[in-house]
Amino acid sequence: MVELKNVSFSYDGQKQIVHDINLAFTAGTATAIIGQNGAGKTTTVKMMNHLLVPTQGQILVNGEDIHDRTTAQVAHHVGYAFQNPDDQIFNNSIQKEIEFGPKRDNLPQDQLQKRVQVAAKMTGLSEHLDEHPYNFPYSLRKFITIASILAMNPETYIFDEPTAGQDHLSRQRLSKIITQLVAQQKCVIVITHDMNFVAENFNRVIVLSEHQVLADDTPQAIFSQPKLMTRANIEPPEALSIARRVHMATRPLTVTTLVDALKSK
Ligand SMILES: Nc1ncnc2c1ncn2[C@@H]1O[C@H](COP(=O)(O)OP(=O)(O)OP(=O)(O)O)[C@@H](O)[C@H]1O
Repeated sequence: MVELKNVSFSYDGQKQIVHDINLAFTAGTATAIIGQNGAGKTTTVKMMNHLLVPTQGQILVNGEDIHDRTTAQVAHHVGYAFQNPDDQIFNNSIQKEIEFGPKRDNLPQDQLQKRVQVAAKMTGLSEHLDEHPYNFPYSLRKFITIASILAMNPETYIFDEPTAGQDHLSRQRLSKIITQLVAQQKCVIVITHDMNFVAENFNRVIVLSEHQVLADDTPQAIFSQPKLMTRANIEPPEALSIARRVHMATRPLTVTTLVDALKSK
């Protein structure tokens, strides 16, 4: 659905922030992109919906090069929820914010309202549609930006650090959104620093380090490589740290698999 071919990017024309990246993302998958601050994660995903244009290489969306498309055109296919929700939100009600994208496409009123209702329900905002986005704390404003993307109904969804500052319920809500989208054969890409969330929700993990792809594999494969983790400055999921500390033979990544392993001892 989205493919990056030999993609490089520089903000100032000198320092390469992303260097020669090759990646492909397909329908019905959820991928986590991880890596230390400044590794180039946000820069990479912003190129996928044309917020940034590669200095070298090609981005293909549904097989077509997007270099001469507008961001609005690409947003029909690749939705990006910003790292900072305040860079995205500009309407004075949640309803207006969510309906902005599909309304611009002149969607018939009944379909428009259906889109808003579905997106609001998935993000827990149904009871708050008339409220001002800034009545909500930062962490919940992230759900407003996610709802705006859901209402556009693209094929690919990119969520940039949706887990930042989220409580347990909100993390569960995010997990459910990802599961639902994958079940609908959508392509989901999530940037996160929360390794417990990665272990619980993804079967593919891309590690960016020093502006390149350091690894692209399953969570089991990624988290079983201490040298890789150190190089990318990544802490393992807590379940794995505990298992290592008590010298377990197995390598559980989630609390559920850790408990199962302890019970079977
Ligand atoms: N608009 C910009 N102009 C110049 N440099 C930028 C700009 N945006 C980001 N950078 C630099 O590019 C590098 C990569 O930034 P990017 O936001 O892509 O990293 P990241 O992996 O998403 O980091 P984080 O986890 O902190 O969000 C950083 O050194 C950052 O300072």
